[in-house]
Amino acid sequence: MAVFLNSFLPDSDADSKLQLVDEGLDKLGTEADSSPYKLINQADIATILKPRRAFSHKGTYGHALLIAGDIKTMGAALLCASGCLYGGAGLTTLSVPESGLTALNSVLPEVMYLERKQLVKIKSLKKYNAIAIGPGLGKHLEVIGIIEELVTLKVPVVADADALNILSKRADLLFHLAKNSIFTPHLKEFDTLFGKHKNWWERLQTARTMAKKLGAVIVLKNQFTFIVDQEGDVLINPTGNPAMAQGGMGDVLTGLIAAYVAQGYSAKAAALLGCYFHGKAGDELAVDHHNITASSLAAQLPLSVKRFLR
Ligand SMILES: NC(=O)C1=CN([C@@H]2O[C@H](COP(=O)(O)OP(=O)(O)OC[C@H]3O[C@@H](n4cnc5c(N)ncnc54)[C@H](O)[C@@H]3O)[C@@H](O)[C@H]2O)[C@@H](O)CC1
Ligand SMILES: Nc1ncnc2c1ncn2[C@@H]1O[C@H](COP(=O)(O)OP(=O)(O)O)[C@@H](O)[C@H]1O
Repeated sequence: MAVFLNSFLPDSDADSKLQLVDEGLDKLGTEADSSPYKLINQADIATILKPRRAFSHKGTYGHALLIAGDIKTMGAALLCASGCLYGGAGLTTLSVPESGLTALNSVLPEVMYLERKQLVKIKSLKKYNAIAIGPGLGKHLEVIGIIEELVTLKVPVVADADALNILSKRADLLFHLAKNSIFTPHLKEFDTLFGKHKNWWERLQTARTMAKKLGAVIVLKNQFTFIVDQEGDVLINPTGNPAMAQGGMGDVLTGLIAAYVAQGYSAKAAALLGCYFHGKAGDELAVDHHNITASSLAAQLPLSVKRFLR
């Protein structure tokens, strides 16, 4: 049965009602007449996901650096780190203001700490396999300086929340960020970054144009999250549910996507795996929970991936 794009949008417009959505990613780029809109299925994820290998060790699964949190939003940083930790990165380092160190050591003892001031020492950043920046970060001068350094370094990043808000005011940085970066805006962050939109159809067209222009993956979050790849194809995530509509959920997703980048997946594969398992963990928890906290979702991730592999 034909599925049309409007089924995945919260609002209504004339164009999306006529736009077919293909099931599965296998036709991607192979047929000129295939739709740019694809619904991700279980088989797509099974093709991408690699099992953990015999004789592997923490070095096998990469080292992620997360730059997040401010004095009053340390929780966002901890949630982001839990997404990365439970997402299976070999090592996770969190850069928060020093006032967050006790909370970090108490709540997530597996996660390492990097003093914010150390961040500007450029060479120290080269050793990380993935860098995510944004949750609860604030927009003060120090963090703008960090984003400037990351742009100079040309390392791809996972950019969320305040990192996106900063980039929205600095086109010079936005257009010079390394290719294969991943942007994870919700509706409001997306419109702050790329301008106001009348409806979701228009928002998707902008996402397709900007993903191509920036050479980036744009993860436009919603009930059905749209993963827009560097070719402008729109991959629709089928997992997730309204029990997940609670603060901090996006912070966990940012850390989770960074975990997959650290493990060596491409930007597009990391976004696909991250969104799929984030939603799947939410779906499994929603069987017995009316609503789901972000920290409980993070803890569910390894169970959900294991169940999927079985
Ligand atoms: N414990 C913590 O420290 C937490 C910190 N957080 C961080 O705090 C910062 C600010 O978060 P705020 O919630 O104030 O600001 P946001 O910019 O995230 O959201 C502002 C408002 O935008 C609207 N909005 C968001 N998504 C939408 C959607 N899909 N459709 C329609 N409207 C939507 C909502 O009305 C929301 O209240 C972020 O950096 C975030 O990462 C939050 O993640 C919550 C937890
Ligand atoms: N109704 C819903 N159905 C499915 N997923 C949802 C729903 N509400 C929220 N989510 C998911 O939760 C996350 C919310 O992200 P975001 O708005 O950035 O939250 P925060 O800033 O509080 O961390 C996104 O991944 C989104 O897809």
